[in-house]
Amino acid sequence: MAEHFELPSTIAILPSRNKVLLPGGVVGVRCTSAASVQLVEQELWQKEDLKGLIGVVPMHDSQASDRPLSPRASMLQFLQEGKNFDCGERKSSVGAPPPSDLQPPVGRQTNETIHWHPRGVAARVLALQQHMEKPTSRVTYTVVLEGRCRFGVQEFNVHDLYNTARVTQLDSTKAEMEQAEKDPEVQVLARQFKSVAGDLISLLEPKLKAVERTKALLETASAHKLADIFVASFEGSFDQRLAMLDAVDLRQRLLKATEIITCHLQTLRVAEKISMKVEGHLSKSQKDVLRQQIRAIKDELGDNDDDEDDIVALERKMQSVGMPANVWKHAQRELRRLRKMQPQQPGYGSSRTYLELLAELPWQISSEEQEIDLVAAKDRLDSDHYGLSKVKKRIIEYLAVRKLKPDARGPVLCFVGPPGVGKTSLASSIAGALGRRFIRLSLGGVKDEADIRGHRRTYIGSMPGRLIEGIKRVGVNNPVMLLDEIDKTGADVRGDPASALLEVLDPEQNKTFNDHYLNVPFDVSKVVFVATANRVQTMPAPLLDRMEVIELPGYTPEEKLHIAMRHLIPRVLEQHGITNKHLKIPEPMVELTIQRYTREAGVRNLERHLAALARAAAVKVAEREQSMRRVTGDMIPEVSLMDHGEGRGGLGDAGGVEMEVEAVGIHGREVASAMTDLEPLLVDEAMLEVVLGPPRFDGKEAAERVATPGVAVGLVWTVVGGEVQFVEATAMLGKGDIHLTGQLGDVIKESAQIALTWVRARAAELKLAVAEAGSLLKDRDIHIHFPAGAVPKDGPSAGVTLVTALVSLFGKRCVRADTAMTGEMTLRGLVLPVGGVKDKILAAHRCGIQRVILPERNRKDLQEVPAAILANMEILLAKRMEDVLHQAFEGGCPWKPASRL
Ligand SMILES: Nc1ncnc2c1ncn2[C@@H]1O[C@H](COP(=O)(O)OP(=O)(O)OP(=O)(O)O)[C@@H](O)[C@H]1O
Repeated sequence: MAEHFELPSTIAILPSRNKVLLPGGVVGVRCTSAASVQLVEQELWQKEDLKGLIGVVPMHDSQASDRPLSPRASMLQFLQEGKNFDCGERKSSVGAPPPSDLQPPVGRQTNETIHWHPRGVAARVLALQQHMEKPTSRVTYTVVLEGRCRFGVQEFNVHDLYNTARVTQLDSTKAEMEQAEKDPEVQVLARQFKSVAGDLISLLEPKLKAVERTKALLETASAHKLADIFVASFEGSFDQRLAMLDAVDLRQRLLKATEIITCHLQTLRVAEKISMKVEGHLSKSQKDVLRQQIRAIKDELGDNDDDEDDIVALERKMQSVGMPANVWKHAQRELRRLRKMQPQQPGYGSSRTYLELLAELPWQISSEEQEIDLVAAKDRLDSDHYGLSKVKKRIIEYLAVRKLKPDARGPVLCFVGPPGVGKTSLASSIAGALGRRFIRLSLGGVKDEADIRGHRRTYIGSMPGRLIEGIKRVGVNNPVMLLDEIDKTGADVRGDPASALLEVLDPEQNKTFNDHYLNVPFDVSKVVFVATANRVQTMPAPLLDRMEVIELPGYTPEEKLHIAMRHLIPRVLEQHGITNKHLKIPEPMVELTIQRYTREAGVRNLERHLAALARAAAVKVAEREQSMRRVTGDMIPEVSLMDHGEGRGGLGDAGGVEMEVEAVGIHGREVASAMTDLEPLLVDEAMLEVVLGPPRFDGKEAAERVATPGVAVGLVWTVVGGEVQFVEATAMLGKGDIHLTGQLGDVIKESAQIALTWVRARAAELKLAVAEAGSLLKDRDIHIHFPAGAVPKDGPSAGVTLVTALVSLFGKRCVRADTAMTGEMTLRGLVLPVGGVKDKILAAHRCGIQRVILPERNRKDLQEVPAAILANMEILLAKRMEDVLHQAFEGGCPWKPASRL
């Protein structure tokens, strides 16, 4: 460029309108105007070597607007192929006024204000091509110019149609430049420039063809050259390029170039970002296309279940349930995983089921709690349940506290009692009174902690625990949840369910209950927990500690009668689709059912028997309706025939009369029976026997059982409440061993040992069959059996019964059939208190036993027994075994009598 260059003092000028050619830049110019064509022909075309020089001077009009090309496009265009611009002299532009310090070219005046720039660039012709326009045969040229060096215009002259100018070279020589580049400031500026230029090349690298060449240029070329080349490469704004043209000083030039390139770099980066976004959108839309294609293929195959749509629906559902932020984050992660999987892939199903659970859980849904109306709650409890006044009172107290302090962390109520006494239905009444939904979790037989807390998702077939499953089912996060049979959970190798329950019931911990399957905390603090149990003895102490035990004892026969008449019969009739117009069960028949067919503490079996009666009645009613239909159904054709064959439509007034006459004549018997069947079915003893079978309990059992020596009537307590048990003892030749049968626990076995020792030690004193007394001690094996072998039995309360059975055996005297007993025995013959006294007395009463022998120290327990029952029974209190024996035998025993109550 400038360094090898001799600039003539006068040079032909090609105006470039609103464009600037810089040294190092290459442009293609289309010369179409007469002036430029003449310039080319006179200055270039005739020269043989095509090495002609012309000056390119920018000129701009006042409306010139900067219209830069995309920087990347312009750079690429330049670096790879150079670029074209039309010298584009509009007619008006030729002869535009020069800048103020120059004389304007003469001869061509227009109204437009056109300014010549006082500086230009001398350009060498690289290529020249002639064109012939059709049909005018006008000659035009395209000339490719390379900018070489800056010049300043001293004076414009007119040479025929085009201009020439007197010029002076502005760019320094090579030597001067080399000298200038040694300046430290220039060196810093040059480094800065090369650095941004390097950044620019790296950014463009993927698109740049001759990247290596450009990089090499950056390494080798001097900074001042590069500055021009780089700026020339961009279609920057006119002003920017003009400023670059004016930057004659090296420092200025480097500064200007750095500024322009930095500006381009930023623009490129923004453009890059935008294009990446656009590409992102594109790929999204491509995905949509793919999805549509898959859908079309599925449709074609008849496989229409659209998983993607399902997942979208699932996501929408998850968004709508209002999960806490941390759970939502977790769910989104899982959803992303699911999206990446194929439906056939292992793990897809489980991942989906998991997400469905998250979407179905009531994170925010609660039943709207109504203002608790204590009067209404009491009415409801009374209308649902007969008796149980103490229990109802406690429930009302509980509700009153909740009314005053809805978020009160009251104790968990635990109803304890035998089956069928109304524990579950009381809990559901509480839910009704609170206006909340009710859900029952049956915990009977739960031995695995995972049953409560769920399995971790790493297990195949893992599921959430019962608690979370229950909450999902009920659909609200504040139900009344009944933990049924909480005493039947038991620990084993699979963990302790009670410990999980502890967490559930602890108000401090249950805000963040952690189900292993769910793996995110769920707040169960709004749930009202109520528990039921048959007995508290088997419950772990910490669990019991969190609950308030409310005992529901068994019912007396009178209470059962009331419950049956008021609650069970109406409910049972309704359940079977009949009314009391169809079936009447009189009170005496209910009493008989209670006495002869049930021996339970609650009313479940009674309800079952009443249901059997209702079923029998339902069959009758259904048959009757059918027979009525048959009768009337037969009548209609008869009438139709009588109606001169005109069909049913002809049934007029006359038809009605004839029908009646004819029907009675033919089907008189059916009509008559249908009329009598309209009376309600009345249950009587015969019907009881037909429907329920022969009586199961006739009150003679005890008498029959104790008819031989060696049998005693005991009272025991099992999970179903008190029970009457017969203890049978027998002796045979042997070595003095004791055999026990009948599903016995360790404590009851010990009691048998104690009993035998006690009897052996007092054989003589008791005046037992003396002839056998010796062998009793030496060569007799004793076998004691507790009938109902399938029922597990344990506890100390059979002690006195065992002694009585042995004494009966060896004394050869039968015990009284009307007397049952209970009590723990010591070796000294003391009778110790036992539990469940009330239930035991109720059981004795149910079984027709009139006398009960109890340990003296159980006296206080008698307060719980209904007075009506005590009035009908003889209760004997014993301190010592001798007292028991004295009362147990027919005609008494020779020992001190027990004190009478
Ligand atoms: N006092 C009562 N008044 C009216 N109905 C009663 C009464 N007690 C029990 N029942 C009825 O007896 C049936 C059995 O009661 P429920 O199922 O509540 O017994 P439960 O004590 O929960 O038994 P389980 O321990 O076996 O679960 C229910 O239909 C209930 O309505």
